[in-house]
This record gives sequence, C-alpha cells and structure tokens, in this order.
Amino acid sequence: MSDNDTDTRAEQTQPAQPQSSLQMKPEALPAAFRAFLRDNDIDEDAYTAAFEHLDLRYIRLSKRVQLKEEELGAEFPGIRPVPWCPGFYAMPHTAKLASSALYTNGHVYGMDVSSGAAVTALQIQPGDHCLDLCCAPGAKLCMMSDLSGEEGSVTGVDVSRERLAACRTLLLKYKHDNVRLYLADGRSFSTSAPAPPQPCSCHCRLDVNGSDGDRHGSDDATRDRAQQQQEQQEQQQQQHEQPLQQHGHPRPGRRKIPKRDRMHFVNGMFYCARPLLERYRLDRPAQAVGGGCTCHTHSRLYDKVMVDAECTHDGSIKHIIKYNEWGWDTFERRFFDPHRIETLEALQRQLLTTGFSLLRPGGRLVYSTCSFAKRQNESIISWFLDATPTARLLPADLPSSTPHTHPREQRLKHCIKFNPKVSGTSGLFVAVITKTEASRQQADVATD
Ligand SMILES: C[S@@+](CC[C@H](N)C(=O)[O-])C[C@H]1O[C@@H](n2cnc3c(N)ncnc32)[C@H](O)[C@@H]1O
Repeated sequence: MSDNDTDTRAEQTQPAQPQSSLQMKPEALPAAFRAFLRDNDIDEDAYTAAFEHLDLRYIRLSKRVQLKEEELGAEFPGIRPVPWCPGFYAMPHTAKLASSALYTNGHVYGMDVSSGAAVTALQIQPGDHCLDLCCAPGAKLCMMSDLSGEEGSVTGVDVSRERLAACRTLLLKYKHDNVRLYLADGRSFSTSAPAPPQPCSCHCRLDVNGSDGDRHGSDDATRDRAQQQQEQQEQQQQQHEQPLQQHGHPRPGRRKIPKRDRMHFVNGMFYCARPLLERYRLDRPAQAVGGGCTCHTHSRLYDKVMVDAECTHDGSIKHIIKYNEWGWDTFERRFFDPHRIETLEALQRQLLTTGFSLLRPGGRLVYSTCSFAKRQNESIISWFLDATPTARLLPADLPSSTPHTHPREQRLKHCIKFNPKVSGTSGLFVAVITKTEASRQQADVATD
C-alpha cells in the first residue's frame, strides 16, 4: 500500500472525496510545486483538469478466496474487472471499502492497479524468494507474498518504524505467513534470502540451517566455527541495520499505533509468523558458510527484487490534490524541503544499487516511483546502467492492453509510465532490470 494505494488509515480518517474536489485551478497549486513541475517537464494539466476516471478506485482479491462477480457487485455496485491485470477490480471512488464485510474479513485489498502492474512485471513464480526493499505499508509486499506462495518467501525492509507497524498489521490481517520484516536502512541491507528447504541438486549439500553438508565438512567443530562466524556476521549486520529516520515517509496526520499492533523487534528483526520461521530457520539470518557453493540457490541471493523507492510522490495525483484541503504548507514542508530533494536522488541510486547487489543472476528487479520527474526515474536508471556492466534493462512484458505510455513516448526504452490522464490509475514509473550471468561467472572463477 503506497500512497497510490488505499491506505486503511487514510481511509478511516479522511472522508471519501467527491468528484468535484478532484479538480482544481492552476493558481491554487503552490508556487514551489509549480516550479517543480516546470523544472521537471511535468504537465500541470494532470492536477488541474477534471478526469472522470480519476474517480475510480481499485481492489485486489485475496488469493485465498474465490469470489463470484455477483458477491463483489452486491457489496460494491458498479465494480468491474480490470482486463489487463488479473485479480484487480475497478469501482467508483465513492465505494465504501473500509466498512465493507469483504474488506474487514480480509478478502479484498485496497491497491492501485498500477502498483499491481509493477509487481506483475517482476514475474514472480511460486517458490521464488523475493526482496522488497522499501516495503511499507505493504500492498506490493502482500501481492508478492501471494505470488511466491508457500514454498517461496518475501523479505520486507523499511526504515520507518511507524510504517512498518502498519505493514505488520496488514500481514497479520491477511494471514501472510511467508514474510519476514526488517526495520533497516535499505541502502545497507545485506541479509541473504532464506536458506532453501532442501539440499540443492548441485551436490554441495548445504543444509537448511546454513551449515555445510558432506562436501564442506560436517563435523561438530566445523559446525561450531560456522555458527560462530554466523553470529559475528549477524552482529555486524545488526550494527549497520539500525533504523534511520531522516527519509521517513511523510504523511499528514499521525495516528497512534494501538499496543497490539506495535512491533516486537528481536535484534532489529521481526518475523511475521511461525510457519516461515520453522520452514527456513529464520531465527538467524541465513548465510552461506565456509565460502562453499556458488550455485544460485546457495548464494542466497533473491530471485526477485522490488525497489519501490521513496520519491516526491507527485504522481499520486488524487493524494496531492487533497492537500488543497489539508494545507499546502504541510506538503511543501514534507515534500519540498530543499535538503530532502537534494538527498532523495542519492537515496534512490543507493537503494537501486543495494537491491541489485542482492539480486541473483537471471533474476528480475523492478525500480518504481510514483513521481513523474525524469531525475528520479530515467536519469537514475541511465546512471545505473552506465555504472553497472552486469545490469540490463528488460521490457516489462505486461499485457498489450495495459494503458501505460506508448513506446514512442518512452524517454528511455522499456521504461513505462502510468499517466493518470490515460490510464485512470495513479501515476507510476516502472523499470525492469536483470543481472547478466557475467557476475555469476566471475564468482565461479573466484572460487575455483
Ligand atoms: C513509496 S513508499 C513504499 C510503498 C510500498 N512499496 C507499498 O507498496 O506499500 C517508500 C517507502 O520507502 C521507505 N524508505 C525511505 N527511505 C528508506 C531507506 N533508506 N531504506 C528503506 N526504506 C526506506 C519509506 O519509509 C516508505 O515506506
């Protein structure tokens, strides 16, 4: 649930916006914001024109329930499936989601369909181990959890304790038990993917607990050394995964987190539910020991990585327009603080770099923002591709009817954008990157 997505808290505290309030005059936009739009070649029209389809909101069905169209229609009149994103439905913005039985019973999620497209672009397969480096409050995380299934896992990381607590509430509500959450700075996150449940087929026999099997020695002394080494690594890791708040996500109106929803962190980590803990021994971060196997499975890199980076949120048009009522000074203070803008692009570059370093060769990484600004999107991607010989941009491979930018309008090949004027969704930039095998070959040579 990004700012593009239905936020349970916002929904409970803010009345649904009538359609008329989704329209405003250009002069009502604050000067700093208009200058930002001009500097970034962003069309002011997006905020000031009346768009009928901005009056839509979207839901996603939980994978665990089978609902008939009639059941959905009875609860949400006017609802219809989104043909290009399976499991998603569009309905009038005035539909009461938070008070509906389907929502309170955890059968549907409030999630913008552009966010759904970003997750779809990851092409998650059952059994995949996924990383979500800026996960809170967690709509994409929940979808990733559904897609990776019981044999897969999702590791969620966020720097904001408050937002991560909202994420945890969501995971508990929807009973996602293949997710672990970390309160950590995504720029320096280094915890590997969970250990595989089975010894892998490359004969190295590295077992579930991260200790070596036959090939790398299996006696008690070796195990003790491995365990010591693992504990040392864990301590070092925790030292640099302390929460940093300076890029905490701004949101209007803080809500006190109920006691039952507060997170109980153990050494900076919270594990969502027991099943994942039991399957993968997540009570300690999995580490390949003894410099052993370099096969994909045991290098413990992630199959899929989502970097839904912190940004200026200027593409969340419905959200931005609400500042007309909430007060633009809050917006200027929170989004356009000069220091924040200055450091934002560096943050985005670092998050992308870290996400990529944790991606396995051949895996897929999605970089997304809900900004229209080239400097936070295409420029970051171009910089990264220039700096990283093993990175390659891929087409998002979404269904052809997906209403994103036409290839002719793409500023950078394969990078797509959802423009609310055209798509009826919130604004979102999506780029898909893969890691070529070159890095794998290098790793193999190093261990030979
Ligand atoms: C666009 S929101 C993510 C929305 C989320 N992916 C979802 O679908 O609900 C960006 C998130 O990045 C987090 N963030 C900011 N700086 C960070 C950092 N250095 N490391 C990790 N997370 C960070 C913010 O707290 C915020 O929750």
